[in-house]
Amino acid sequence: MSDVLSQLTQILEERKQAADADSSYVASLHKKGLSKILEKVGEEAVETIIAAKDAQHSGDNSDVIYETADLWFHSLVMLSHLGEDASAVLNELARRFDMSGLEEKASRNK
Ligand SMILES: N=c1c2ncn([C@@H]3O[C@H](COP(=O)(O)OP(=O)(O)OP(=O)(O)O)[C@@H](O)[C@H]3O)c2ncn1[C@@H]1O[C@H](COP(=O)(O)O)[C@@H](O)[C@H]1O
Repeated sequence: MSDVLSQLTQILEERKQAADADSSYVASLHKKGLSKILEKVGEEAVETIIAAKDAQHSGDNSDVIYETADLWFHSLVMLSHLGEDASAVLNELARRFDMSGLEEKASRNK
C-alpha cells in the first residue's frame, strides 16, 4: 500500500475505534451510520463527475483532483464501516493485472 493510503487507513481505524463524534468528522460519520456514509459517497461521486466535465472545457484539473480525493476518502470510510480497508481493494486490482478488462467482464457473466 502507498504511504498515504496506509497512513490514512491507520487514522481511519483509530477514529472508528476511539474518536469522539463531536471532535472527529470520521467518528461522526460512523455514528450517523452506513446510510449517511453512502449518501456522502454518492454526493462526492456526482461532484467528481461534474468537476471532470468542467475540467474538459476549462483545461483546469484542480477541482476534479479535489473532488476525487473527497470521493476516495468517503469510499475508504465506507469500507472501514464495513470492516474492510484499502488493502482489500488494492489486492483485487492486483489480481486483475494479468486479465484484460474485456476478459474480466466476460468472466463476470459465467
Ligand atoms: N481526508 C480527509 C477528508 N477529506 C474530506 N473530508 C471532509 O469531508 C467533508 C466533505 O463533505 P462536504 O464538502 O459535503 O462538507 P459538509 O457540507 O461539511 O458535509 P455534510 O454536512 O453535508 O455532511 C468535509 O467536512 C471535509 O473536511 C475529510 N475529513 C477527514 N480526512 C482525513 O481523515 C482524518 C481524520 O479526520 P477527523 O475524523 O475529522 O479527525 C483527517 O486527519 C484527514 O487525514
